[in-house]
Amino acid sequence: MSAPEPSNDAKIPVTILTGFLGSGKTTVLNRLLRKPSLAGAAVIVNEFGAVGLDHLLIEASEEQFTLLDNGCVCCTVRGDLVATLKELDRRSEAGETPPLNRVIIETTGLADPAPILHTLMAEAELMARFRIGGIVTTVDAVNGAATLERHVEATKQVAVADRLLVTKTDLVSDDALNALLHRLDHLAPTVEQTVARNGEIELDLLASLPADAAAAVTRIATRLEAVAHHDHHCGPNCQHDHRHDAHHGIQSFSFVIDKPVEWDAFARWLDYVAALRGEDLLRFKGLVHVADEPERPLVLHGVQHVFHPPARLDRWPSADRRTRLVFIVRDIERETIARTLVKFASIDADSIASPVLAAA
Ligand SMILES: Nc1nc2c(ncn2[C@@H]2O[C@H](COP(=O)(O)OP(=O)(O)OP(=O)(O)O)[C@@H](O)[C@H]2O)c(=O)[nH]1
Repeated sequence: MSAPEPSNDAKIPVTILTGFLGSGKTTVLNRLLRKPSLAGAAVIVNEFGAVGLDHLLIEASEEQFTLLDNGCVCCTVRGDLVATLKELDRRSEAGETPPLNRVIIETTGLADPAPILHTLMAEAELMARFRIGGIVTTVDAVNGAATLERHVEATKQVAVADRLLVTKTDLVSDDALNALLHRLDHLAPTVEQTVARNGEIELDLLASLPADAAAAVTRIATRLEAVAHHDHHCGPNCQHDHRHDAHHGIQSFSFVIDKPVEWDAFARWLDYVAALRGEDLLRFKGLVHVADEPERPLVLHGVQHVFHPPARLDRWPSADRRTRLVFIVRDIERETIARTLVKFASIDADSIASPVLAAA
């Protein structure tokens, strides 16, 4: 006779942290990881592109952290996600790591949460050990409304959420915020909304998520049906090995710059890039070796038209001290950006390397 399944309470909750590109997922995750109750949590982060930066900016221990960087978790690396969860459970059961009390999966900003949920729920072996412990979706108050208009992924991420976290409210007027909250009410009328300021959330977000796995499965399945109804490309059971670029012309590319950069020229280049077709420049991230401060790299974030103030790190997050720039764009050529780096940032073309072009 097979062993009885553990009760829901005994299963390990898997929380999915999703939200469109640059909407503040990593910022929220870093704040959550400082909570003592999450000391036993494992974090799985999915990023794509030949040169990712998120894994360097997440404040989790090596033991806590798994990076899936070989594609998007909603399509090409779904198998890797299942294997990772099984391995995390095995290591915890074998006493090789501290007991696992939660898993948080940070998706890419373009991920469709429906196939991720489907993958998890379809794996009986996984569901005997884990339960879906809620879906948290970040919505950026600055770009959220326009993003919901243009990107079906963003709408889906909102539709399946158990909790909407509205971020960057410090950057918008009350009227703009209220208009966005109204829009979200319309899209996801039963979903609670919480405001996060620089990732800081007042309530114990994870504990307040639904805990009843059986109810969660029914609830999510109903919502997925509703979402699939609007989605002409793929339903919740989609098994296509689809690439985001095939659907939306979205691509990711990166630059690695060998020599330290001169800040004045680099800032001029940033101004130029910030003004360049913002709505097609979906995401820009940079880790920059500035000649004046070689020990303390700058972190840069651009999200559509918004370029956030640069943040200086106290030290390099890894031994690699080269400048790395990551772009996620729609219909902007890598060569166009490469030329502007030479022209405005005065960077010698020979010191710009070209990691393999990646599909977003
Ligand atoms: N002013 C302000 N900035 C914020 C807030 N939340 C996040 N940011 C900034 O927004 C930028 C993007 O935040 P991330 O947390 O990296 O966003 P993300 O969703 O993880 O980005 P991707 O993984 O690329 O999709 C960073 O510069 C953050 O500092 C907020 O509440 N207020």
